[in-house]
Amino acid sequence: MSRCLLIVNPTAGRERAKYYKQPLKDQLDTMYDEVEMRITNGPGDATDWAREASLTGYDAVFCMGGDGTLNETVNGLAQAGRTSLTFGFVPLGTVNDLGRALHMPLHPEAAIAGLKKPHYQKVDIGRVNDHYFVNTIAAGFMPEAVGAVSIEQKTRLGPLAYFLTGLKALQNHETYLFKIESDNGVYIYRSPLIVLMLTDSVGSFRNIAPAAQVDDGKLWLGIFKDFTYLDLLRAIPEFMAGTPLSSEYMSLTTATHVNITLVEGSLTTNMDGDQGPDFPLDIEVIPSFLNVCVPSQPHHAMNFLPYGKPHLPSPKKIIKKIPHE
Ligand SMILES: Nc1ncnc2c1ncn2[C@@H]1O[C@H](COP(=O)(O)OP(=O)(O)OP(=O)(O)O)[C@@H](O)[C@H]1O
Repeated sequence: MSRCLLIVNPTAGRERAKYYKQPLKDQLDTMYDEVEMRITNGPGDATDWAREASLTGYDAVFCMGGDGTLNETVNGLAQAGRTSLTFGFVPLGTVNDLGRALHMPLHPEAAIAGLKKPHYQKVDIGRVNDHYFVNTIAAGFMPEAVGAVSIEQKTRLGPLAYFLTGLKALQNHETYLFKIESDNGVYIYRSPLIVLMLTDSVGSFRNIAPAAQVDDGKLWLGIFKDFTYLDLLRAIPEFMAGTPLSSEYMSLTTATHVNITLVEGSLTTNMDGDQGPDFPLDIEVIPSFLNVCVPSQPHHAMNFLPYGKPHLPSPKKIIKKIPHE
């Protein structure tokens, strides 16, 4: 008998789970013999429940929520350490980087419909100190600034809220001294921003590590060079057009294990969109840890739009009536 746990964050993505949780449960009921749906009460539930499900032999764990819920669920699975189960998610949040990297339909209705014909994709995760991440670890002026983006700004502007806040922060950005030890050697860098990536979508942008693959077994390390505000204004039109970020602005290398120390000052980190662990950071890739159930209908989301281009299946099949959002 196959068993699936569905974890739902009722607060994620402007509390939209109430419209989509039952349609997702109905779809999962067609795929597994027994589906248990649990609604989180606060931080930590998704991690505890995912770990418990993995340790007690569930065949699949799905979650519905934003990048925070996804990160918490994957942390539970990684703590359990079992790779022989299926993981799936329906994105509800603002950015949804893993969904973008997997070319999933980002509208929840389309993502649920796509589960009728899923395929299965191995996906690397990363470990940073005693946490796990699925997409990014970043440190520098930008994570500090985006940490201050309010829920109201996210609701109104979607990923654009992060972009505009980051742009504003660029005006008076600082640089930081990092010691980076990796498979490539030991180096000291002065940089305003370092980003470690597992996928080709970072804050919804696809041009920072465009060659990154979800299952390439690599950490992509981007070290931004110091730049003037004018340099940046010159680069923005090309960047917005999707041109890969030039080496004039950032050096990009790959590694499997990286150790980063902040040589002076203090700085917080950002992990998958939320506050991450403190320095020093010991980071390694865990290749192909997740076996992700990916909905059909490959979809190429556009930056800034919460769901990318509308891409809806025939709605009457799955959800009869959804209140106007
Ligand atoms: N019942 C709950 N009440 C309040 N917070 C909750 C509840 N359940 C889970 N959480 C917390 O909500 C936080 C935010 O969730 P998540 O990131 O998934 O949504 P989001 O902020 O809308 O998405 P995004 O950050 O992508 O915009 C998570 O850190 C999670 O721990």
